[in-house]
Amino acid sequence: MVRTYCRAVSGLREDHGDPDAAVLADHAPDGVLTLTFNRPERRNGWAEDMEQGYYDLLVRAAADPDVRAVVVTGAGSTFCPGADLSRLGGLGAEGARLPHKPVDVPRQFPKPLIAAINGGCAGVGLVQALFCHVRFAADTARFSTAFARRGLIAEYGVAWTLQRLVGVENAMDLLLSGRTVDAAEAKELGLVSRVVPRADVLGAAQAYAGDLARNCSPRAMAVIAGQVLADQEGSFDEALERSYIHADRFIGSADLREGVASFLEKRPPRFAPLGSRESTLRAP
Ligand SMILES: C/C=C/C(=O)SCCNC(=O)CCNC(=O)[C@H](O)C(C)(C)COP(=O)(O)OP(=O)(O)OC[C@H]1O[C@@H](n2cnc3c(N)ncnc32)[C@H](O)[C@@H]1OP(=O)(O)O
Repeated sequence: MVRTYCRAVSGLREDHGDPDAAVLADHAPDGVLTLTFNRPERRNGWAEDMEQGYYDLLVRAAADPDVRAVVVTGAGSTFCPGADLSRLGGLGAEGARLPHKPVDVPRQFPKPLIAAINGGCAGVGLVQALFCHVRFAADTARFSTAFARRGLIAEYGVAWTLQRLVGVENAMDLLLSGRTVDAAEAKELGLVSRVVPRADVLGAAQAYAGDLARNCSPRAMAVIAGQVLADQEGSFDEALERSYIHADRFIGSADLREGVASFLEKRPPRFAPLGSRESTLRAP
């Protein structure tokens, strides 16, 4: 169950302390920030205030040294089933161009971003889940790209993201058909990392995020997440070269000394947090 705020995140309390906000934030003492899509009366259908609230919270979380990992979930029975269908049909009716979406905010997020997919996940909701680094799904969750069924194209760069996760053939299948996939098939395809009973999904994702927050170097995780993205392009030699460049910065670092000392001394590590100086995320 989502608690109300227990700590402010860079002044977020003032902006997002409202229990009716489109995205709720709950910052636990272990450094895990849980963000909850919160339009349960519209099944968490994606709308401008949800997008703005979510990206705004991510930008602030990136800059806040007290936030070490973020879990994203949905209020009620769905995660996010894509654009709110009570509004989507009317968008751009007068030929207006829709604004380009600031997808770099979730894509470049420098701290672990973990999805707890508690239910229906489709369209732009699936896109947001795929931007997360790791996905936990409820055994009852159902997935669909949905775009073609709604008369839309593969939005938010999802044709790129999806084919790298599930391969070209599966991406074609899922995007062309928009068919509904259950949690077991989503796991088989590689769309999600873990499937757990519905009641456990948020707790499992938070426990995983808490482990990362307590035990892994924030700087190392930021670099690793960037490496995985960068290495989706180019050759192995380029990836190897990048890894040498990063490794040179980490050999002899305080994080390496602490990671080794904590293991040898059989105690939890005390890694320095990642704060605003290192965060390159800019508000959309
Ligand atoms: C720019 C961005 C564009 C886009 O994102 S385009 C894509 C828009 N999204 C969709 O077209 C997806 C439509 N929904 C579905 O395909 C399915 O749902 C799911 C696969 C996500 C989940 O399936 P299941 O678990 O079987 O749920 P259920 O019974 O279909 O839906 C539960 C309730 O949720 C409502 N609902 C579903 N999607 C939306 C939505 N996108 N906006 C508003 N409401 C939605 C339904 O109507 C229903 O409601 P009730 O129980 O009252 O009949």
